[in-house]
Amino acid sequence: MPVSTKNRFLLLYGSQTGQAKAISEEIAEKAEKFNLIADLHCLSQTEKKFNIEREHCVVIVTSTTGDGEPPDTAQKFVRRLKKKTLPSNHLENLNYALLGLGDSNYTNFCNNGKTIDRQLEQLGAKRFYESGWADDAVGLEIAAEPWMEGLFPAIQKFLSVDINSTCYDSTETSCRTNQSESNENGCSLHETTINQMENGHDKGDSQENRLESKSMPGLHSYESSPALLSPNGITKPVFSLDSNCDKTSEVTSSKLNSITNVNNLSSSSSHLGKSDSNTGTDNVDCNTHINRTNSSTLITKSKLNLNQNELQTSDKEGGCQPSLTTSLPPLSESSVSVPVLSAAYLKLEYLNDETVNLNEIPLQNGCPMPSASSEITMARVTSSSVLTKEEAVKKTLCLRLNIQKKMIEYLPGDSISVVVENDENEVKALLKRLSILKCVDTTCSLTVIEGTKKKNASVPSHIPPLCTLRHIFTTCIDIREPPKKALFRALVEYTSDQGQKRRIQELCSKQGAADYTQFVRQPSLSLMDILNAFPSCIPPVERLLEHLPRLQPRPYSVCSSPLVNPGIIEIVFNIVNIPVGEGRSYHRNGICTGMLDRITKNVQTKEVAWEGSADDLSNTLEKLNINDYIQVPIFTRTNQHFHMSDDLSIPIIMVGPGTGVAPFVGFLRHRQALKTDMSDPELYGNTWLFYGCRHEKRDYIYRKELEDFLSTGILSHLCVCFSRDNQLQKSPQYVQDNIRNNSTELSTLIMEKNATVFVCGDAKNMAKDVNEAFISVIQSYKECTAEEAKRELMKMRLHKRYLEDVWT
Ligand SMILES: Cc1cc2nc3c(=O)[nH]c(=O)nc-3n(C[C@H](O)[C@H](O)[C@H](O)COP(=O)(O)O)c2cc1C
Repeated sequence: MPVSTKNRFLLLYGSQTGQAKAISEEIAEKAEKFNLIADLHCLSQTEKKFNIEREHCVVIVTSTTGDGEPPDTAQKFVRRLKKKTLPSNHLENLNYALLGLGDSNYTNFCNNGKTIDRQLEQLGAKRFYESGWADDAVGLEIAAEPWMEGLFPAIQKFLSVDINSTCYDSTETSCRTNQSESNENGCSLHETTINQMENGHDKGDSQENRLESKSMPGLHSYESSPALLSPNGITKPVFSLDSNCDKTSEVTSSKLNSITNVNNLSSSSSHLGKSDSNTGTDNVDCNTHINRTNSSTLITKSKLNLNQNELQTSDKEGGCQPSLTTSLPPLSESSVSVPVLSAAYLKLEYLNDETVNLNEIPLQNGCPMPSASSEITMARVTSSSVLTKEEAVKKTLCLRLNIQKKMIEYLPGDSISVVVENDENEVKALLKRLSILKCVDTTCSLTVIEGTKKKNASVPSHIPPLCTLRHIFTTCIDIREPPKKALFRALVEYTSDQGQKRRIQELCSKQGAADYTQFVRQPSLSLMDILNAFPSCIPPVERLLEHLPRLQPRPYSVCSSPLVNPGIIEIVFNIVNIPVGEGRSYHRNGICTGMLDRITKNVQTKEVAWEGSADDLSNTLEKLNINDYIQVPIFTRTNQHFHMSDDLSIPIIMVGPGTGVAPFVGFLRHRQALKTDMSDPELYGNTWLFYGCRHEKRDYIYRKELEDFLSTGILSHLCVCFSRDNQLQKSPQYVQDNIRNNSTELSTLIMEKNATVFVCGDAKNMAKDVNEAFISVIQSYKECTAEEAKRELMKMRLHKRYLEDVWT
């Protein structure tokens, strides 16, 4: 049945690293099955491809980046909505639904989505479906899936699409039903159950649709219909969309609570953070204890196909796997509803006679890098120094990169992004596991399958259409990111063992949501871990390329000053170490920190060779001229806000434990170079630094330099604490303790001298605790309630006097 334009809605996304875009594409694809047409655009296309003033029904999916800011692509759209001259009925004809993506580890959770939501409302637009807030800290899907499930009936209702004539694409699903029928059965329209297929209802051979039913009768029931109508006419999603786990879906709440209490590992997909964290793998705090379930395992050894020489595994830790591969009794005895298999769309061909010069292919096929404000530059490593002692829990590395004659400009406090590559051994092991090791260096071409059912299908723009599989797997795609449910769904098709197949089905099913979170997302399992756990699963490589996300660059705070070391950028980071265990079947380091450690291994100066001052670095490897070939692709980033004022009389309070001290080393070097008269408080305001590490003798980085700053007056106060040295003593353990201990002086600086507070480091615990500490500092000064103090701090944030540069 042709779909009339009455069924059209505008679908907009604002995305920095691709997740909001992927969710929008999923909405667009699913919309067809509901007899709806999504007109999909990026928010950057405002006034070019769409004009919101002329629209009647709009769905917006948008993330938040930076410190509560819109993605680069959404900036113009947000600016337009915020124009002060717009009348309050400007968008009175507009009706909308909005899904905000964010990460609750950030203070301004989903701030951009919330801003757009508020602005639309203030301009007279009306919600036809309640806004949803998806939290990357616990898994976007926990809120995004139920929100999406309710979205389509809400649009149908709003557009008065005849739901009784809802028509599925006949060739794709051969499925014709009507809303009332499906609601009686309590089933989602776009899912079907495994039991039904196993009973022989649909054993169709089409790879794309094997699990889809020819007809819908007999579907196993869900607990509720997809969306409910609220008294005010706004359709409400079935599940609470609050980011708080205890308010999330009733169905999964008990498991979720235990998961989130158990550890704070996750944030997997999203978070770039300052060290690799986009994979999520670098976020794994290896010291965190994870509860294991007691259920027995179906497959106890999941390291089956790893070549021990290629990847380091540990019998001790890896021998006992958690129950990723075990069907939990209630699930295996009941039916589970798996999502529709997305249409295959990539075709891979090996061109044995053709050669391709990989050196000529631009990085990631020349596809623009997210958050880039400059071209990619190859920066030469001039030194690589280990700042920590051997016994330190984490190894900290300081890299100096030569950017002379390059188009790179920066200010202290800025971050640069590093373009990363996957570990060649990990790539090799994966390609071997996929049984394609022999052809990894053969030229191959990727094209779109003719007649694919995938809407707007194209070869991902970050993958060169003509190259080699090794090139793609090493430089273009993320092989660490925990596979998404859609990929699990695809893997079902290529798993021969029935028990394993069933478990994979469970993991992508609605009923298996908590298991997915616990066994895949929390321990940050990679595709390789999954394939090791399910040995009978052998997917074709082109199906994987349809699902694996783009390899994202990683941002790092610069700790140099262009005034002190023109032409040099210095960054400092911990090498993230991720042990075997909890389903992780091989040892790994963070993708980027591991890469930087690996490529500089042979030239790293011993810890004793460098005590911390910039001058000590005269022993650079540049002199030895042995590392000309070590180059790191970097670029500068947009949205930089973590800057000191030019007015040095404004006091600054810097809080940066661990490698969070990086930007402050840059600040202090910069201030020193400005050669201001520090004895005159009219010219040079107080400078406080709150620093902390585990052990004074093992990981106090930049110690000498910081103490020098203190003795010369560049730094007026240096407050240091050691969290593991002081456990038995009463001295302050964390930066927030020191902040509270200096409450009187700090509050005077903040309330009377207009001081700016800078916080850099871990968002999950530190930034929140520091925020609380400053609230109590303000409260004690003003003798007010905590609520009032909070508002005061909010005001400081608004006026850019409380700035955060944090990562999860
Ligand atoms: C550098 C960076 C900064 C972020 N800042 C925020 C923030 O201030 N508030 C928030 O709720 N989420 C924040 N996030 C989380 C993202 O919004 C979240 O991971 C989202 O899923 C990303 O979607 P996208 O890939 O479409 O951009 C940040 C993520 C990154 C990488």
